Amino acid sequence: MHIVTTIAGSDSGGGAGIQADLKTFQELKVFGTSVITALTAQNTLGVSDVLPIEVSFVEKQLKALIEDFSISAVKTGMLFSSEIIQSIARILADVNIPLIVDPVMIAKGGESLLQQEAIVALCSYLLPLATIVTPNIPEAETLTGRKIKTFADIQDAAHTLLQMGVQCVIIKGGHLTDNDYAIDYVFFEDGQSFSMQSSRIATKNTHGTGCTFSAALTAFIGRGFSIKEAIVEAKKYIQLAITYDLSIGNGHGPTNHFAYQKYKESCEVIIHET
Ligand SMILES: Nc1ncnc2c1ncn2[C@@H]1O[C@H](COP(=O)(O)OP(=O)(O)OP(=O)(O)O)[C@@H](O)[C@H]1O
Ligand SMILES: Cc1ncc(COP(=O)(O)O)c(N)n1
Repeated sequence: MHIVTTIAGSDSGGGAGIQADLKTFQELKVFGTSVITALTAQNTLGVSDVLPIEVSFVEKQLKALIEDFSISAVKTGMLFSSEIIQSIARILADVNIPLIVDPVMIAKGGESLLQQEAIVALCSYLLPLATIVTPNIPEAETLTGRKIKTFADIQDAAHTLLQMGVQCVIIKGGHLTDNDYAIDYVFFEDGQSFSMQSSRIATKNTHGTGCTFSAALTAFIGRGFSIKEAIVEAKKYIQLAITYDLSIGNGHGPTNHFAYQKYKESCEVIIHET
């Protein structure tokens, strides 16, 4: 049994954060463990409050897992503060576990999930340890301090992130809504790159898409897939989760974490080597 860990915030609404991660882990047949960084009072209409967990207790959770389990991949989601980032980076620097960093900053409803001053800590302490980082376009803009409008901007941003020490950068195109496709761009430290294209689904039920994608990626890496295979299979997982949405709640509903097991043979993702 492969054991994986998510270090993230709790979403009481169950569509994003720790809850989305554990559901995805379960569906992808890995044993999920968790370190909770913050509680959010949240539903599909938005986040009404955030309660960060004390840094020392975040540390205790992570140390408890590392002491006892042989963890095959770790992901991070909502980390909230620079103090939490520094403390988990200190612990992760001493273990050799593939690390997937989803640089969660702002919820769909616009509420902040990462303090502004924590961005420097994310770039200085966590990204140098990351195997893969998965920013959406606004997150890539914030991490690199540059606007992204063209493919050349995407390439520049990816190279800046690779220079920070990340081994593989996935810039997700979910926010590029002027296109019939949802295209994600992948760049490796050795200069290789490719894009993944799937059809864009017209739905407002996209709460937790980023969390779910990075959790699927973590599960496949934890199971021993190569980085490229894990990325393509995670894209299929999120594509099906968005396609077969559940229409839960009155706002941006969650994705369907069950869909992949039922429909995985039917999902088409087009790869372009670049
Ligand atoms: N409408 C859509 N149809 C198909 N795929 C989509 C759609 N929206 C997002 N995706 C895909 O979902 C994955 C997550 O991308 P997205 O850009 O939504 O992440 P995110 O903004 O970090 O998510 P979150 O809102 O959870 O923070 C990517 O693979 C992206 O291409
Ligand atoms: C605890 C937590 N983590 C991550 C997200 C991002 O998801 P989204 O951008 O879809 O709101 C969230 N809303 N809550």
